[in-house]
Amino acid sequence: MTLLQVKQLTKRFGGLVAVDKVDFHVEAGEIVGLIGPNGAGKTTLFNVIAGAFGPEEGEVLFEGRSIAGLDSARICQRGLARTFQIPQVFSSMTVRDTIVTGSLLHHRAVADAQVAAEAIARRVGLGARLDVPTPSLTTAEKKRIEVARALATGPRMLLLDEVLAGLNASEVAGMLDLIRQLRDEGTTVLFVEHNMEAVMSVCDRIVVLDLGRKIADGAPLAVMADPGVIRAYLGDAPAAALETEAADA
Ligand SMILES: Nc1ncnc2c1ncn2[C@@H]1O[C@H](COP(=O)(O)OP(=O)(O)OP(=O)(O)O)[C@@H](O)[C@H]1O
Repeated sequence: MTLLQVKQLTKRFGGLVAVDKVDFHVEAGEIVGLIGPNGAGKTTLFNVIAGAFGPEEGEVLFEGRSIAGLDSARICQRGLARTFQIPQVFSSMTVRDTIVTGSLLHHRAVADAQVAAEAIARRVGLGARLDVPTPSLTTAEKKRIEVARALATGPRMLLLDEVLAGLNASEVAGMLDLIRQLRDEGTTVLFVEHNMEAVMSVCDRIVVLDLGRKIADGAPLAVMADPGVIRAYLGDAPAAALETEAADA
C-alpha cells in the first residue's frame, strides 16, 4: 500500500526553485532515504511534506488524502510525525515533559499522557533519564528524544531529519537499530541523511535530489552506481571517467 505520494511538487523561494516538479512515493513498511548534495532541496521537500510551508504546485497525499497546505499539527494528527535536525529541547523541561508534548495529542488526561511518555522513553532507551532536564542530555540522547517526541504522537509514518548528525559510530549503529525496530513494529520511515554508509545499510530505497529535481529513485546499490548520482556528488570528472571506462569496455 502506498502511504505517501508526492506528485509534481514545486516550492519556490522568490526566483529560486528549491523543489522542482518532484514525484516520489513511500510504501507502507519501507525505510526510504532522501539524499542529495548540499542545497539539493531535501529539507525544503521535507518541510513541505511536514506542513512547515505549502507548495506552489503539486500534491502530497498521505493514505490517499491530500495534506498539501495543511499545518504541521493537522498533518501530525493524520499520522505523519517529524523530527527536527536541531533537537527542539526546552530549557525548563525534563525528558518526561518533553515527550508528553507529543503524547498529549492522543491523551486528554495529563496522567495518561505521562504514562504513555514513560513507555516511549523506555522504548528509545531514555527510561533512566525521565527526570533529567533536556539540555543536560548528550547529543545522542537529544536525537533520541526527538524521535521519542515524534513517536509519542502515534504516527504511522516518521519523517526523520538528520537523526545521525553528530553521533559517533556506536551511537549511529544504535540509532539505526532503533529505526529498523520501529519499522518492524509497523512505522514507515522517510529520512534525510548525509551519512551514506548508514543510508546504504538501512534503506530499502533511496530517492536522490539535485538542484531541486529528482535524479534517481531505486535500490541503494543501483542508485549509488548511477552516473548521474556520482556526477551530482563529485562533479563532472569522475562521471567522465566512468563514461570512458564504459566506452573502453
Ligand atoms: N527559507 C528559505 N529562503 C530562501 N531560500 C531558501 C530557503 N530555504 C532553503 N532555501 C534555498 O533552497 C535551496 C534548497 O535548500 P535546502 O535547505 O532544501 O537543501 P538541502 O538539500 O536540505 O541542503 P543541506 O544538505 O545543505 O541541508 C538552497 O538553494 C537554499 O539556499
